[in-house]
Amino acid sequence: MSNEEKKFLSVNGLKKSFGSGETRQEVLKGLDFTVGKGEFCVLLGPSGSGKSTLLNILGGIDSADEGEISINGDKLAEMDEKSLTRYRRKHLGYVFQMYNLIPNLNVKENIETGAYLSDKPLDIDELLKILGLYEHRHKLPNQLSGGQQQRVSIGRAIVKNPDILLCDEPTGALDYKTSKEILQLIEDVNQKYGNTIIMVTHNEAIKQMADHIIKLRDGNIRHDNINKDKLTAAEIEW
Ligand SMILES: Nc1ncnc2c1ncn2[C@@H]1O[C@H](COP(=O)(O)OP(=O)(O)OP(=O)(O)O)[C@@H](O)[C@H]1O
Repeated sequence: MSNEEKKFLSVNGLKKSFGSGETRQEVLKGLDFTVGKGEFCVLLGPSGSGKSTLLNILGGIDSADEGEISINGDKLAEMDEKSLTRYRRKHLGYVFQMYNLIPNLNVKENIETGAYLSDKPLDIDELLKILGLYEHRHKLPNQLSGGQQQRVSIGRAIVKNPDILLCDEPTGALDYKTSKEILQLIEDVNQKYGNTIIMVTHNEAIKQMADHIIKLRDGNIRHDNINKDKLTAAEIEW
């Protein structure tokens, strides 16, 4: 990896507070880190440590009070609203704990809603096969299990082949076996398409399959480690 690729995502002095006066709470207290291109980065930390806030700022959904984020050399703060919207659409994919699928569109159509935003979408039939959804492609979301619905939401996020896939507790609502299948899918996607993945989780076991582990505590970075003994999704247990 070249030096630029190692700093594909670069965060410097990032601060964020909510509220004002006596109720003001400093949630991110000055974060500095970089994430390499194609890295699978896991973001851990206790409840309230600022993980989702950080993910929302990285995704351009919320803005920082201070500090700088650059992705592939482009500074987010220098973008006007229009270029930020274009940026989000072209370069970022989101997967949430809740799947947020459109109830009256079938599996294939839900995934297609993600493809319209891209000028280089992945082939949908091939993607449906990778997702294990090809034979379910005509079903509506309420005819699917939770794991299958999460597969659709991952499909919708990656069909535009985003540079960065942001995942907020993607297995939070799933049982053990289904969680492992979803982690395996995210691992496959990362290897096949080379997207940089940033995943927020409470599950300490998931860090074993990451290239990079960042731990927050009280709005600061507590640990920032590269994992040299990476396991596969199939190997981890909790
Ligand atoms: N929009 C908001 N307005 C006010 N306070 C907020 C807002 N969003 C988050 N917070 C506060 O910021 C702190 C960090 O929240 P955040 O959701 O980032 O934590 P987290 O690490 O993701 O927690 P969890 O693991 O429980 O999801 C919390 O104390 C929360 O109450």
